[in-house]
Amino acid sequence: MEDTIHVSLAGMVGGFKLDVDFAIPMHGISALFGPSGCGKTTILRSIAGLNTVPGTVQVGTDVWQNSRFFLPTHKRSIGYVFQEASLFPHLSVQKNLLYGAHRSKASQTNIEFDEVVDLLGLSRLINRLPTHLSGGERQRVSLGRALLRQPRLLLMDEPLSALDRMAKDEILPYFEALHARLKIPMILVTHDISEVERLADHLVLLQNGRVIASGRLDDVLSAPGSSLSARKDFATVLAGTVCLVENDGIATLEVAGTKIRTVAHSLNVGDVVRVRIAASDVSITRSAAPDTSILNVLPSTVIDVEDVGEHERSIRLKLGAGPAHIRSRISARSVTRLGLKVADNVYAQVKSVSVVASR
Ligand SMILES: Nc1ncnc2c1ncn2[C@@H]1O[C@H](COP(=O)(O)OP(=O)(O)OP(=O)(O)O)[C@@H](O)[C@H]1O
Repeated sequence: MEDTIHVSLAGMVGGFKLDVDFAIPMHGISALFGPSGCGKTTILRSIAGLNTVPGTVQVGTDVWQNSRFFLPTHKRSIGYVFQEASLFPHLSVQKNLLYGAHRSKASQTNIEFDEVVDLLGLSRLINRLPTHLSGGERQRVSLGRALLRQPRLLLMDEPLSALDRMAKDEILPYFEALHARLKIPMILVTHDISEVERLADHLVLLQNGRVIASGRLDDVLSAPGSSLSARKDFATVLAGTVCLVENDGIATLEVAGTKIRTVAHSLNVGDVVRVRIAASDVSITRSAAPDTSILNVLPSTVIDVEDVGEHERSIRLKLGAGPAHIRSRISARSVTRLGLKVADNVYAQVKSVSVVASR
């Protein structure tokens, strides 16, 4: 219990029925993901004590609510980042940041002002007013202000959804830096799967006010029948380490005992990376073609074959002897033609591997 945040809530919010029970780690980023209206914000607000849904909220050994007790919002040690940054327009970036810091009491996480400014790249903006900041910059200040309250838990409700693609791409590395450097657990509400792939360690998958899966990101992504595998944009995300960068710009990554190659860009040996392999970029062969342009032809075993629509199949493959799984989305005709069945030894041809995060 000391290492987890336990949320078990059952009740009505207006006409909406929430019934969830999940535990997430006391470190890293946990994403609440699911379609619009599935209850993500309701859960976040309930963790904050802004909704009074009956049940338990326990952060490590601290009980925030149970059947006999309800800690009011102002006594829950949280930082809350909303979709739109709500900064004080008449205060500079520095004063906005310090406003949060002044209100914190005993420092449990001990996040320093200079560290926040550095991690979020705010030094050049420190004397500006919020009206002179871009949307992404305002959101970085909101994040900094939330962190300087020294919260036990950081709650983020679609913090990137008001930003355009370019602003998102600019801000994501800051989230990654926070994630790498700070110990504080963060819960991220999002309906953007690419944010989940890039940032989350733990994933809670929601539908109609219920949890349909909760666990480590790679476990939930590779689980059969999770509803994610049916998505056309489904991708597996795996952690790896760069073990070789060659002169022609190809990096070799060690991913759960399997060597995967990709174009290096700015990778260096020793970098810890997160790679994304889209199911639609993985094809299957019975024998390893010697004359292919594809860099990754990986010996694999068929674990299961799932129907994803009338004419398409999602094949779960175990890579080599290691524990990692990837998925291949191919036509039902190809499955028939190859006679694919569970436990077959095949080759996964991975056309494209993208590095989505590097730490
Ligand atoms: N105070 C309330 N009164 C009535 N209904 C509510 C209230 N709060 C939330 N709901 C309803 O509960 C359901 C879940 O809402 P919630 O905002 O938690 O979903 P969400 O998954 O965060 O959605 P989105 O991704 O669109 O933000 C919705 O149908 C919403 O209309």
